[in-house]
Amino acid sequence: MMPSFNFDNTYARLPERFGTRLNPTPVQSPRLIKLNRNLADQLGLDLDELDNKTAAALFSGNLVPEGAEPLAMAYAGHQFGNFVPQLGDGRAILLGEVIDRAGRRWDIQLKGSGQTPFSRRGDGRAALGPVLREYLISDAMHALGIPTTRALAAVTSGEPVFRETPLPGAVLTRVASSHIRIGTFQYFAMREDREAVKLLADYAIGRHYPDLKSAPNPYSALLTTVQERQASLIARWMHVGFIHGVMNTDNMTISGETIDYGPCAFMDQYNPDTVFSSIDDFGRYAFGNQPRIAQWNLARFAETLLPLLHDEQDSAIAIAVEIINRFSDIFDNFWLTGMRRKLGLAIEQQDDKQLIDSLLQLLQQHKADYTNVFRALSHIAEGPATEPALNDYLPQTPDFDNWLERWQTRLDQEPGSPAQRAEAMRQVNPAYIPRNHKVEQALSAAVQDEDFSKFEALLDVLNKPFTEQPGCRHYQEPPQPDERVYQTFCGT
Ligand SMILES: Nc1ncnc2c1ncn2[C@@H]1O[C@H](COP(=O)(O)OP(=O)(O)OP(=O)(O)O)[C@@H](O)[C@H]1O
Repeated sequence: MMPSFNFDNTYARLPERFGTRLNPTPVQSPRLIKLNRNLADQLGLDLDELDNKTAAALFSGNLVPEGAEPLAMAYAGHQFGNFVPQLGDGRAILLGEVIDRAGRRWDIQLKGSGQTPFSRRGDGRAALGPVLREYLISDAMHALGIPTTRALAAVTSGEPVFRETPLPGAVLTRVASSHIRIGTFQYFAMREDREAVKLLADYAIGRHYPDLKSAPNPYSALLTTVQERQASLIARWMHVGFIHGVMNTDNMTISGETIDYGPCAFMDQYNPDTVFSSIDDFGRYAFGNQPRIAQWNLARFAETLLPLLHDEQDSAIAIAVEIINRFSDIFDNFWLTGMRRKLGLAIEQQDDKQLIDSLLQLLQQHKADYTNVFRALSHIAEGPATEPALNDYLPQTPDFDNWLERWQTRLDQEPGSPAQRAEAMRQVNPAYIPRNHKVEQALSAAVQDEDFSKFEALLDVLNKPFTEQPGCRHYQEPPQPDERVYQTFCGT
């Protein structure tokens, strides 16, 4: 018998307008490129019974497992500030929800699995490059400890997809604690379908935040909680230099997981104005704008909940505004806590923020590599000779030397030994991030030469981001001028 998941579908039980039931469109000759075996095992798949052929059929959509109730979810969204009343899964299909070995619930979704009623003019498919990109970066994010949707499998379809040129097609299997987005709420709110908004809010509370059911107003509690999750998420992105690139409201989850790895990238040189996405002409989603945009998106979420917040509109608006206005303080707090950790500061002091800000200013001024500077500092906290090669990434200037002295003086007030402090810093300052030039090199070898060795090697390194690994120094190196990637493209 074919190994399968322990399905328990609840989203499919919602009324029909929440999605359209349909099966994935089969592909010609699916081939398994990558299976996340740890995740598959966690999800309860019997790996001994799962041969590559069956896995390829399962994760391409050619074989719909028993218990699945495939559907394309409806959602809307603000894209670059403009409202689009109907987006929806145009190339994705939710197979259903599975209960894993630990009793937790996960969505299993195929992305690139064929057209749906939400496809508009799209072909419903995905190209291999973006599928591998999402696989790599979401896995790296998970290893960095950042909430994210996960990649379970990547399969090539044996069919070309036509973008500007024909490219190999592929299907990604994505796992998420749910795929409910701010845009899912917007879809119903703009139709003034209050019943659906309430059903969805109750569903989201039951699925993600069951403790809120007993709150005096569960819906304002939902808004507060989603805001907190998102503020924490964005702070974590900022701590590692991640730029999402397309923070539309359809790409913000209610669970607080990172979703949609289209044009995302990690910053090399520190500069808050950094933008990679080829379609972000005005820098709306630049690194430094991410907190502000998250708050803007949360305000759109609040709007959808207004009828549930209070019977009277003015009072509902007052409740929403009061909550959304707290975003900056909540974000700043998460951000500062993480940045303190990055500098080995366990005790809170008034002028820590000033110390951090002046470091960031220096990094920007000297075009220093964000990741390597913090990694170098993590070693220096133990002694300057611990990883001397990394010290080359520190600005060699008197103003930076002054800053180092200030920091050392501040560190002397901390408890614990220098070795303990350094170790704690190494646990939060990665040695390895998915540097864009390395990602592009791995993807082009895979797409152009069917050589997956670079992809595999990069994935391996990124799975242990906080430990220097022998022979892997080159993954730490920022791009040479001729390797630099200036633009990333939406995952299509
Ligand atoms: N090739 C395609 N065929 C059909 N629809 C598409 C295609 N590419 C994107 N879309 C649709 O366009 C909208 C915006 O796409 P976007 O790139 O933000 O999402 P995505 O990467 O497909 O999905 P997700 O947000 O679930 O990761 C979505 O409704 C998506 O389903």
